[in-house]
Amino acid sequence: MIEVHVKKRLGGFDLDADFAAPPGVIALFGKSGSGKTSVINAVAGLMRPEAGRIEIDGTLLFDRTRRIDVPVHRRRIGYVFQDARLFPHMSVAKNLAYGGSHERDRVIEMLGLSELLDRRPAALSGGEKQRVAIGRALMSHPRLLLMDEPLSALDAARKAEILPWLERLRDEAGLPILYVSHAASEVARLATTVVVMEAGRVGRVGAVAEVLSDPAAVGMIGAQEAGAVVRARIAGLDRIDGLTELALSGGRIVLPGRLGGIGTHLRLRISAQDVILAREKPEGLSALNILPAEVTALDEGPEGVAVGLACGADRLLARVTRRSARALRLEPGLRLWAIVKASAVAPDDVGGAA
Ligand SMILES: Nc1ncnc2c1ncn2[C@@H]1O[C@H](COP(=O)(O)OP(=O)(O)OP(=O)(O)O)[C@@H](O)[C@H]1O
Repeated sequence: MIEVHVKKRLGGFDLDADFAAPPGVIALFGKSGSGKTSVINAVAGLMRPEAGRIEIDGTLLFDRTRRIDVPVHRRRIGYVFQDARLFPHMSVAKNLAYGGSHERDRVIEMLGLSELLDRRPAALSGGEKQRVAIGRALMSHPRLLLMDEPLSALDAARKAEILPWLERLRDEAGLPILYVSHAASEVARLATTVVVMEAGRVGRVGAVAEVLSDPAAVGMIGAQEAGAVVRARIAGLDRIDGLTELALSGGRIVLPGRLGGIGTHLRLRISAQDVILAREKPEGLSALNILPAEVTALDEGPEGVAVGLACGADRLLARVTRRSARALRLEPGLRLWAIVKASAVAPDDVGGAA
């Protein structure tokens, strides 16, 4: 368990963040300037809070009232920055050894680094550099990994390449990861817990599927970025048309592309903008993805109405204009049909299941 409470005045900005989260990837998510980096700097010991308490898996790193403030080098925290910050004159093997040698072979295997060991950083792609930086941090035997927008310097292709490695890290490394991001798709794919920061405070904290499907969180996340996360199992493959059929708890949907083998469990982000609502079951529609759903909650914001939906055991999120909300007479408890645009799910929105 990680417990963080940090209070500090930074110029005109008041940081007062308080959250607790179980192990896994804890995504610190929020708009630019909401205080994400300040929180992780406090956890790393790079910034001293005026008040608060930081505890990781039973170890107290900071407690103002008890005058505990473990120095940076004793905190055992691995830090991965936006840019990998490798030593350019050293081979990958030497860069890794600089971190330490904790579980060296396992880390090399887990991050697929064995082919890279003799290379210098200049001969690595951006994604490979980040894998080495993560490996170096892990070999220092940290109790927590801090990752501050580790993908933001990478282009889309490199991001897609490294995301499965990060999923593996989450599922196999067995240490908590505090992951700063302002990209909803990354958070949806990787996070176990989401902490939404808003103006220096924690606006919302909870399990990823719960927070990302909450209409009340749309204002903090941003209307364009909002979207729910569902779990799905590959139920069928149409090799001729290149389609994958996915079983969700509330029905089946078909997506373009080969997303894996039959039986594979996936985590899928469905953007709120890509869900259309209908009171009657649509007929003769080109979209194949029509799911029965029930309205659970509504949240009206300046850009329209966010609609929370229960679809089997999963939660979906839709965004409609105020006019549509009136025309559909949306209210909690209403049963309707959610149509998911089949072509809309981006490859980056499909990830491993944990
Ligand atoms: N040392 C400081 N002195 C004064 N103001 C500061 C200091 N550090 C941070 N701030 C201010 O605190 C606010 C939060 O900054 P922070 O970098 O934590 O946000 P962030 O959510 O990580 O933003 P971004 O996504 O842009 O990196 C900003 O308004 C910033 O200008």
